[in-house]
Amino acid sequence: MRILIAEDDLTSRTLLTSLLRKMGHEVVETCDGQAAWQALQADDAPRMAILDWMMPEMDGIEVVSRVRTMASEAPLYIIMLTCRDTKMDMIHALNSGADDYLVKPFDIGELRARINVGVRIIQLQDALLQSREDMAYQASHDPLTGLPNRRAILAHLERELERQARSGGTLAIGMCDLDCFKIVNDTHGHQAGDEVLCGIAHLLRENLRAYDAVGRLGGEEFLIVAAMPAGTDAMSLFHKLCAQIAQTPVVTRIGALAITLSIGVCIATKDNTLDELLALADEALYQAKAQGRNRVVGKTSGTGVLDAPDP
Ligand SMILES: Nc1nc2c(ncn2[C@@H]2O[C@H](COP(=O)(O)OP(=O)(O)OP(=O)(O)O)[C@@H](O)[C@H]2O)c(=O)[nH]1
Repeated sequence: MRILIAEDDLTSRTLLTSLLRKMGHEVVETCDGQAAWQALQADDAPRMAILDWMMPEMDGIEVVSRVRTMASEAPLYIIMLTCRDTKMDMIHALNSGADDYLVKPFDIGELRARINVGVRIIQLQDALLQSREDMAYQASHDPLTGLPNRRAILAHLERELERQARSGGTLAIGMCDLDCFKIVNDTHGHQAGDEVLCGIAHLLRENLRAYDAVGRLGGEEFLIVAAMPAGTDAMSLFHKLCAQIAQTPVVTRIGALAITLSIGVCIATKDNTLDELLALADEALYQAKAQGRNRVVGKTSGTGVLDAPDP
């Protein structure tokens, strides 16, 4: 672990550095409070600091107080190591934000034990942060395909609608539904069906631009949210995508399967709500299925059909 030592006395600093290195830690040495404060603001700042109280430029209490005003996902563990030995001093340091307090001259065994306590607490914090990240990922991603799940893609759409209302541009959504997917499941089994869903998710992601979003709405239905400059021909994006999917067999354990999908497209106008957009895209998708599948139908508010159905 990277540990900062802020200590102006050379003898103490050398002793501490050697002790920490023997314990297997990487040491960042500073000899005044200002340098310590700077080191603690760096991107790769140490996770633990052993701070002297009385130092040139800035004292240890000031460093602690400043550190505690910084917003940080992974808070610094601070041990105050000082000659000031009254209970009032200790209370003041802890109240200022130090996690631990040790009086000089220190016992090496005790300092080692206290550093180990800090390491355990930091590891616990890291584990908690990791599990929070894992939970956030699970709450927003579909476990089968790894795409954003229904909640996440709809939240993205909501944000894009707000952005479009502020800054204009064209916002298109494409509701994609695999054609006759039940037959895949019934003929080749559910596992092959799952592989098809993963393969299609991959193809959709691969054939879209990095700034287009795609998520799994549920079952064999996916939603694409594409924001583009005003005047862009949004429909051509979906026509290309539909053709690309139809031309690219999906590899599964039982061999490569030709899969097609139908897409209902809706171009958002300024006043559309999210529910209206989804309803329009759903209507367009229904028409694409009714017209024979493997095609794109686009709709705007009212009766507008965006372009002629695919041949
Ligand atoms: N393997 C697999 N199948 C799923 C999953 N979710 C939904 N399905 C299947 O998707 C199929 C959807 O069937 P339908 O709604 O009849 O639609 P379809 O056969 O694609 O027909 P059209 O949409 O009319 O072209 C059903 O067999 C569901 O069981 C999944 O996570 N994995």
